This record gives sequence, C-alpha cells and structure tokens, in this order.
Amino acid sequence: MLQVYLVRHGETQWNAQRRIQGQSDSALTEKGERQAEQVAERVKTLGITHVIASDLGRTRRTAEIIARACGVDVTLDARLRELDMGVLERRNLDTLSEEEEGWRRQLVNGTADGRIPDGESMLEMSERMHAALNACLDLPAGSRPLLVSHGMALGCLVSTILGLPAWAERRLRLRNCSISRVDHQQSPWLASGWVVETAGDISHLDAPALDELQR
Ligand SMILES: O=C(O)[C@H](O)COP(=O)(O)O
Repeated sequence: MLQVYLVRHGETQWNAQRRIQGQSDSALTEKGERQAEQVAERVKTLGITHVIASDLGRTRRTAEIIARACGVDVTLDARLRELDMGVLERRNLDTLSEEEEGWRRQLVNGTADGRIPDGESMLEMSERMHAALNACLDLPAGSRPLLVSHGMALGCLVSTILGLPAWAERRLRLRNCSISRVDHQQSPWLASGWVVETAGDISHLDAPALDELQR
C-alpha cells in the first residue's frame, strides 16, 4: 500500500501579515523555519524516499529542510502550487472590498465555476493536484513520498478524496506545517484508491500555527 505524506509549508511573512499569496511568494518567518525543522524531526524516521514540492519559494525552503533530515533530494512539481488568486494576489485580507471578499468566498461556498478575476478555479486546481498525487503511483515499488504544498491546494485535494466537490465549503483546517497522510489501497472495507489516514496533524509543533485563511 502506497502511503503519501502531505505537508503544508511553514509560516511565511505574508501569512503572518494576512496577505494573500496564491502563486506569489514570501519567505518563511523564523517561526516557519522552526516549524519545518519540527516536521523534519517528526518524519525523519518514517522511511521517506522522495520529497516532492511546489516550485514556489516557501515550499522549496520547507522541502529542503525536510529532505536534508531524510537524506533525499527535493524534486519540484509546479502542479503542487497554491491556487492562482488572480487580481487579489499580494493584497491584505483586511483591505478587501465587499465585492473582492465575495470573489474569495465563492471559491469555497458551493459555486462550481467560482474564480477570482484572472485567477484559477478550484476545479482546475483539483485536477492538477490529483495529477501530481497520482504520479506517485509511478514511483518504484516500496516508495514513500512526502509532498510539500499549500493550504488551499491540500485542503482541496483531501476534501475531494473524501468525495466533496472541489468548491465545497471549508470543513478542514490545514495549518502551517501540518502533516496529512493519504494511502492508495484496495480494501473491501474502504473505497478503492485514495483514502485519508490523517488530516492536518500538528501534534509535532510546539506553538499554535496559522490556518490557510490566516486565522
Ligand atoms: O494566501 C493564500 O494564497 C492562501 O490562502 C494560503 O496559501 P499558502 O498555503 O501558500 O500560505
């Protein structure tokens, strides 16, 4: 049975400032670096064979810290990027107009084709996230990959594995440096294919962490 670990990157400067990142980027804070070290300490004895990360800076840095502890290299995969937030990227959450906040809310309020102007839909992101996850099935037998990605992207992936639509309302918090695990299995008692073993585990962190909505 293939087990895949899913890690959201460490806290960044813009997470802490409540600024929308999307496919823009900001560096990890000192806290974010420490969170990544705590993930590394937690997973270094799990037999991780591959660390595969979104190619944005915050995920690359998190992946480098984890990969070093696991004794493997980092592989980049742009399909693991955060949702493209279009015209709202770089904006502070507290400065959004009612209309702009409406664009953001329609991503996760049951609107199938919701998107921020010039941005990506949740369905489009879901398709590329599932493609990146399914690519793990082509790794050599016995592989145990760890993917480093983002809050909206991983929340959408886990939710859709559970059968919710990509644009479903949020019912899962994925805090900075949380660890989730999904398994690909064929069991008579579970749906065939991907199942969720763990979601949003932060028991390895020594301090409260922000969720993907910077709450
Ligand atoms: O700010 C964003 O784009 C998201 O809400 C969180 O993205 P992140 O997981 O890349 O910080």
